[in-house]
Amino acid sequence: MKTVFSPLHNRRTATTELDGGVLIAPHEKPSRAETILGRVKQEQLGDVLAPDDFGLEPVLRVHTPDYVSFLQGCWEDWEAEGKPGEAIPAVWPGRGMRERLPKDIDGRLGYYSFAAETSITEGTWDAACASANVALTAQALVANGEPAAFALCRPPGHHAHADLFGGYCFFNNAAISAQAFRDQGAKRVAILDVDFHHGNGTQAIFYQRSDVLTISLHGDPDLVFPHFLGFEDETGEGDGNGYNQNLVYPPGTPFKVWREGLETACQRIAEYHPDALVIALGVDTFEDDPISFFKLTSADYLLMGERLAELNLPTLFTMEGGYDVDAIGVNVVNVLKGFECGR
Ligand SMILES: NCCCNCCCCCS
Ligand SMILES: [Mg+2]
Ligand SMILES: [Zn+2]
Repeated sequence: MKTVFSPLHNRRTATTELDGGVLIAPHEKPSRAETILGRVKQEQLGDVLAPDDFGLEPVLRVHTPDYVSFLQGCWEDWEAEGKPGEAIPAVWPGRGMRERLPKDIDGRLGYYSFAAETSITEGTWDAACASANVALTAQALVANGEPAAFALCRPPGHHAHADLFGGYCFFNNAAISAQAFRDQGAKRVAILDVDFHHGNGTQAIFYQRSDVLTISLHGDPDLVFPHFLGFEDETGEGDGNGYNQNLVYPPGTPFKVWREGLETACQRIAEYHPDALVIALGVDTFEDDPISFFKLTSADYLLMGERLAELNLPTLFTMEGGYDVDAIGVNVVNVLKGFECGR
């Protein structure tokens, strides 16, 4: 399986993450991607390619122009205000307030985000663009006949809405890729989010559409991020009714239980007969992940990959979460190796 990777992920070097009332070193750090890349090479998964530059057009098929230009100028606007730290949103249009775009950078940060743990810094824009290009390059490989490809994206994307950043995400790489499949002629695309957290951005982007089926397995939002979306009664709306599915699990969920959800998702995908499958691949389902509460083991990821291969669909993997850096390489490549064995 080919991997697409860009060293420009290293432009994403935030030094702060608001957590527990203090600014900690971010969980979403450069060593995540470097460790995965090292394991891809060690396991000889396949060629590692640099991304092509697709520009902003494919990004703008999913994200709004005002959001994209906000992200592009945010750090410069923040610096121009002489702020001492990293750009962190701290005020939002709460209930009963107005959802209009303010002029001030603090107001715009709140308008275009849904969470405060994700700081924007110099280089964030470059890294987010490179991450989208990594996804689009891997998507093109699959669209042009590769049975599967791995987009080693960093920063991740599945929490990003059309005009919201948060959860360490800026551009929704999985959504951008699914839209690219559609724009290149795919009639139906399925996105399966196996990250520990609900793919709230991906759900929201396609929520009223039936041409992209979105399914996510995740920790109960009543207990974990993103808290305000991802419940099982969210099934889509309008034309999209019936084309979104959330499978929610409690603390301590082992693979034995989690795989039942995977089976449900795979059966739904098979019935949908998509032309392409995008897997939003987070491995924060791991038993030792520092911010999550499932109990999957490294060996379980081989079985996960095998089951996904049985769908026998052109498949794009976009890297999402996973924060136990010591285990992330093994766990990610185990999914991909399991997939290769299962094909
Ligand atoms: N105390 C941990 C809070 C984490 N909040 C953001 C989580 C984003 C996961 C991305 S896959
Ligand atoms: Mg998920
Ligand atoms: Zn996650």
